Amino acid sequence: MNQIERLSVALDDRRYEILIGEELVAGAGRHLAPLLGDRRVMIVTDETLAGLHLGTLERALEDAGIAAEAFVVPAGEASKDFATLQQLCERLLAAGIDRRTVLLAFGGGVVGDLTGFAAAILLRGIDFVQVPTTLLAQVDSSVGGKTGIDTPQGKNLVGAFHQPLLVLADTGILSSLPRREMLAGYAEVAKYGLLGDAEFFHWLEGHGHAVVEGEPNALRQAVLISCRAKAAVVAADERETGSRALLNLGHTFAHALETECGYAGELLHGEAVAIGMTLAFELSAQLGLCPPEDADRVRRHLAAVDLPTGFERLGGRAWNAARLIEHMHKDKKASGGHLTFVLARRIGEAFVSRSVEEAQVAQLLTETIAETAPPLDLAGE
Ligand SMILES: NC(=O)c1ccc[n+]([C@@H]2O[C@H](COP(=O)([O-])OP(=O)(O)OC[C@H]3O[C@@H](n4cnc5c(N)ncnc54)[C@H](O)[C@@H]3O)[C@@H](O)[C@H]2O)c1
Ligand SMILES: O=C(O)C(=O)C[C@@H](O)[C@H](O)[C@H](O)COP(=O)(O)O
Ligand SMILES: [Zn+2]
Repeated sequence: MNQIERLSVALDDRRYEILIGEELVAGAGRHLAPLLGDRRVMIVTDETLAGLHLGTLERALEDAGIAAEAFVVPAGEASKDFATLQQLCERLLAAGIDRRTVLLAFGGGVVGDLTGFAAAILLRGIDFVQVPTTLLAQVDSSVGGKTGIDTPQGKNLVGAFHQPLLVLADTGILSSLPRREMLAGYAEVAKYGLLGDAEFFHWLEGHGHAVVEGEPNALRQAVLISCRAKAAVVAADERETGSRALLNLGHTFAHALETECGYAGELLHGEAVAIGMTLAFELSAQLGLCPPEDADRVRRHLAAVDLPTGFERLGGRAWNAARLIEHMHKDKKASGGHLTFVLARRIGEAFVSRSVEEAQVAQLLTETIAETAPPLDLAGE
């Protein structure tokens, strides 16, 4: 099916479109030419995309008369760092970009966050376009303008809000995405149901496997509903002064886990979010805020599609609740010594809380580590 869905992200002072369809990379020139005119395009992508799909994008731009050059960074979370940002900025400056140059992020959330941040700071801000190629990037990171990099102190601690000119989400390109990455993106899809749309979560309980298998109709529906939800939240609170923080469901736990793992690929962001959302519902249930059956339902569904819900797959290190809580204190949303959590009253009704007792979090983490983390094999030490 070649139908294109169009959504709009309406901000206070401007709006941009999200296009969702199956052949948008091959047809990128048609959508970009009217927007960009004769502006020069610098494609930023990673090594995997360069090997698989960059040629298709380059031909599409060339056919539309758009002058483009490509800049390739290593694939994976480790590229969302100062060193890669510096190299990218220096290469783009050496290539002679000016304020009319447009960056085009062609890749997953890593390329999108990195390119968006480079666009935010180069020449004090130039335009960029998002062409997301992972499920996670199509349903989440390409929309909303959060850009940035990780630091050893924590996830996304250096960054800027910088909105793209356009998002082109080609669901067809997901056919080459490895299953593990598809699942990681699915965690952020499920997040929209869990935070504000119980009906969508119910739909996912029936169609989640089809989404993860890449069945075209299920996938399109999941991307569409997710982008619609994200666009609405961002339009209501672009700079996260209030309700946008709901998009952080599971992320206080997730970011602490990712920081502890060192962004090395052992734990993907979406996998961390799946564990984090399970813990956020469990915490809500333990605090008497949410029915325990809802917390069980969340865990069951995430496990049923094969996402992690505890520390089972995170062997080889001595997990420590206090250390994870230390990481949480460095999160952007912690303030005045208080941790921030997105909790739930039920599936589809999340809220932001700054009043969770640290001891309660420590107890939940300690129990979960004891119950699910593989024992440390000390034999080889
Ligand atoms: N800015 C935001 O609002 C926001 C939202 C959610 C997540 N994020 C960030 O996004 C990042 C994670 O993004 P991600 O999950 O897309 O990871 P990613 O960008 O590392 O991509 C995952 C892997 O898939 C490969 N890949 C990408 N597209 C492919 C395709 N079509 N076929 C085959 N392989 C392909 C990549 O090369 C990479 O190895 C994290 O850093 C996270 O913090 C940001
Ligand atoms: O867009 C948002 O807002 C989100 O919180 C989306 C999250 O899925 C994403 O991981 C985001 O990068 C987290 O933001 P942060 O501000 O907590 O770093
Ligand atoms: Zn996320």
